Amino acid sequence: MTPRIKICGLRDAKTAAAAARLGADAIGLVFYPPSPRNVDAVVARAICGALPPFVTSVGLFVDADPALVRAVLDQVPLDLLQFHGDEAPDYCRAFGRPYMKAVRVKHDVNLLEYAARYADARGLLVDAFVDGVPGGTGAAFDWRLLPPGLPLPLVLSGGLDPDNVAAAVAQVRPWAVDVSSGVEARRGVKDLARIAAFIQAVRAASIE
Ligand SMILES: O=C(O)c1ccccc1N[C@@H]1O[C@H](COP(=O)(O)O)[C@@H](O)[C@H]1O
Repeated sequence: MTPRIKICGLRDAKTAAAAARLGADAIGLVFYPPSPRNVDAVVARAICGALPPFVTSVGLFVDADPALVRAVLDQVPLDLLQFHGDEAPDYCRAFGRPYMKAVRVKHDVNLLEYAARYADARGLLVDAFVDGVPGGTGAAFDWRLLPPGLPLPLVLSGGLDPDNVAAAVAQVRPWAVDVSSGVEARRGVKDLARIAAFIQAVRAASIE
């Protein structure tokens, strides 16, 4: 099985459409003002409008005021929400939309416990823990910390790039992979050649 591929942090419609043409299954839109990849609802709506059918639009939030999430949902046709902060299960459910919960992995994290707490999530996204920064850091973590038998689809992220993603897929066998920094020319600026190389590397990494 080839893992689904999410390219996160798109900031313009042309690049998002190109990423979809290259084979991205999902596009991530960051609604987190401190991020260099932050977009507003107007830009996000234009990006969603440029996507072909069967490409999923994912809205990323970090401990956002619920009013902000609702305002975005009123304006942008998001397919899936990604909660990348310390949001409680009730918060994640409150919007009545499919969501995935991000967990920042360090040695003492209990992912089975997380999967039980967020049992209605569509997936558990695992990212590297970096003190003081919620995500999008380009840092990887030790994939051996991931336990077998997680009951939710696993989305692997954190420091993935065209050079390491094949090894990650072979070792972890995730449902999907998610990348931001690793397909950028510089912070916040996507590089189509790196996106193409990343997608090719995922496809070449076979899973029986
Ligand atoms: O992309 C961001 O700027 C971002 C900001 C705040 C939280 C999460 C963010 N991105 C997500 O972080 C992971 C890992 O990204 P990277 O490939 O290591 O740069 C990924 O899930 C992004 O969706």
